[in-house]
Amino acid sequence: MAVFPNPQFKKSVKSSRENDGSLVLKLLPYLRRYPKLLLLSVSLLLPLSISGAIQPLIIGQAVSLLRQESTWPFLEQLSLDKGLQFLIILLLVTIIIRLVCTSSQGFIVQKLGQNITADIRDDLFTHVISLGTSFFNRTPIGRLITRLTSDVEALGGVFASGAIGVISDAIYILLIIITMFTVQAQLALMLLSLMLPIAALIVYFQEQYRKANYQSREKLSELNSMLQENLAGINVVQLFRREQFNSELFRVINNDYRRATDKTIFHESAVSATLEWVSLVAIAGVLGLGGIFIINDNITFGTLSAFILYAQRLFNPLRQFADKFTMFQAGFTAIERISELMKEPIEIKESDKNIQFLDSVKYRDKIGEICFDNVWFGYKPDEFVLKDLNFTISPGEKVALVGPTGAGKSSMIRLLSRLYEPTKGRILIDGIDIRDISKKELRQYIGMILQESFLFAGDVKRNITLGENYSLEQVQEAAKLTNINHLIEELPQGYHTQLRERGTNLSGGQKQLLAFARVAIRNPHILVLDEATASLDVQTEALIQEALEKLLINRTAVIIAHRLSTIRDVDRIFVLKQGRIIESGNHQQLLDKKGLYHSLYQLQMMGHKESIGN
Ligand SMILES: Nc1ncnc2c1ncn2[C@@H]1O[C@H](COP(=O)(O)OP(=O)(O)OP(=O)(O)O)[C@@H](O)[C@H]1O
Repeated sequence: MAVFPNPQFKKSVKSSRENDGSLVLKLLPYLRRYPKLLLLSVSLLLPLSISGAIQPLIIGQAVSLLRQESTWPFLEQLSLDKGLQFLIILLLVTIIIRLVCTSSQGFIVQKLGQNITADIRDDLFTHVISLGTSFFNRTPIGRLITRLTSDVEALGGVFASGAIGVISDAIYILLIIITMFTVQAQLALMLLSLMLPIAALIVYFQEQYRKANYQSREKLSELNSMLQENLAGINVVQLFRREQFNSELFRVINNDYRRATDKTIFHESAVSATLEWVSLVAIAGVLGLGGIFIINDNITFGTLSAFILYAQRLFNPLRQFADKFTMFQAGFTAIERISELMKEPIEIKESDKNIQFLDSVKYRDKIGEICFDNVWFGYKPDEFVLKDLNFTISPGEKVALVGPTGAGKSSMIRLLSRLYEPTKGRILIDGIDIRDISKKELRQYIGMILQESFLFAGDVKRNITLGENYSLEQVQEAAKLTNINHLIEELPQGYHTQLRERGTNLSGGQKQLLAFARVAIRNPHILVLDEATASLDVQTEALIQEALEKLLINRTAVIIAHRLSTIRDVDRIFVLKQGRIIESGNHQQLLDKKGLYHSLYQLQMMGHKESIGN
């Protein structure tokens, strides 16, 4: 996975040229996965370049033959007809070789590009979904989507536009230069001296383009983030009539994006324009200098014709490179941005102890014990939201967490399911540090029902199994246990009813019931319920309450509840305030204590009586 190891991306113009090389190196591990395609593609380079480089020579020889100038020795032994015939056939052979090689290479390179792009997309997706909750808290979703889609696509463009083609062009240029020098050194030197400053100019524009392109991609990410935020929160946008205000904000970001993109277009056009006039100047130069050589009888007409073609061909690969230039720079920017994401560390590391936690259940005497041992935790360093928590929940015990808003209840269960790690201290399950248990086994051992349940696009069955191998009977069993079988059977296609993304064709209560079945089928030893019954109506809550009672048998449970009436029967209640447990005991003991729990309970009872009175 760590194919993009800790890259140092310096954005200075000076160092970006070295970066290009190191960026390309990052793709090598992916290229190595397709040795056959790569070998085939590389093996076509030489015939392609050689046949291209000798074409002007053949044409030059034909001109010399017609003008009865000196030619290749073996041509002089043939008659004019035969000599011309031979040269025409040779030219045709080189044309066919180029035709076959170019088309085969185009196909191979595109295929290679698509394979690599898909691999990078896979790796990036796997990496991103393994990142910790804190990463998602600080990274806008739209930004991630840009990286996973258009950045990876831009990278694919590097291959599609012919990364191998550039190597081919480089070999082609080299062969032309060598051939030119063997035929006529002065004309070759003149063409070469024109090429060098042009290459430098291209590199300069390239660096400018790269900087502009990075800016433009950043702006695109911002644009996507805003789009995603507005679509996800469309109800709030419309209910609070933010349409015009948000459109105005969008317009500003959209304008920034347009301006950033304009800069990239400028640099792109500058390269094409420069190459256009330079290749014309080169032909004029060859005609001028070559003309003088002809007058002085230094070269033949054949050589001059060959050099006119060389002048054109020498700048052709450069011109092609300019065409690929946009794609290339966008590709480099994409590698840069993808690497940044790839080097994002996976904060919650997998244990290397390989404890078979689930398999060893039968050998443990305490199944479902939870122990918080001196646990401190803060989202930011030194700002603790949980302070020195020490308690043990016995197997099968039902514990409720209560306390004012922001007291730290949700944070506690996030630590328990290892969405975050304690800053200090440790959490043990059945006596084993949860950092030593694999995330997969831990999350199978602890069933979690959150305030808001997320449903995926797919049918009801799939939303319960979540891609794991459960039969329809097992799904029906879980649905029965959580009292939702009747609700599901009433849906148009029962268990095969398609649910839309985010489950908008189900009510809040129905969504929550599905989440219960999702947990029930996994048969966890510990259940965690975060305000799980908050969104249910009285009738559904009665159904679920009955299901819960069945579900809770022989299982340890940690329940967060704001409505204290729902947790009267639990074994123990922890009262949290500003990250500390300030009271604990059962309902009656806490009422007798006349502390915070008592006041919270009194307040809720008063509210309840008032609402009944009204
Ligand atoms: N992702 C986060 N990043 C930074 N701070 C956070 C984050 N989540 C919660 N907090 C802070 O941590 C503290 C505890 O929050 P937590 O959500 O655990 O409280 P809670 O008791 O569950 O509250 P509620 O009953 O309102 O859900 C709060 O001060 C909150 O502002």
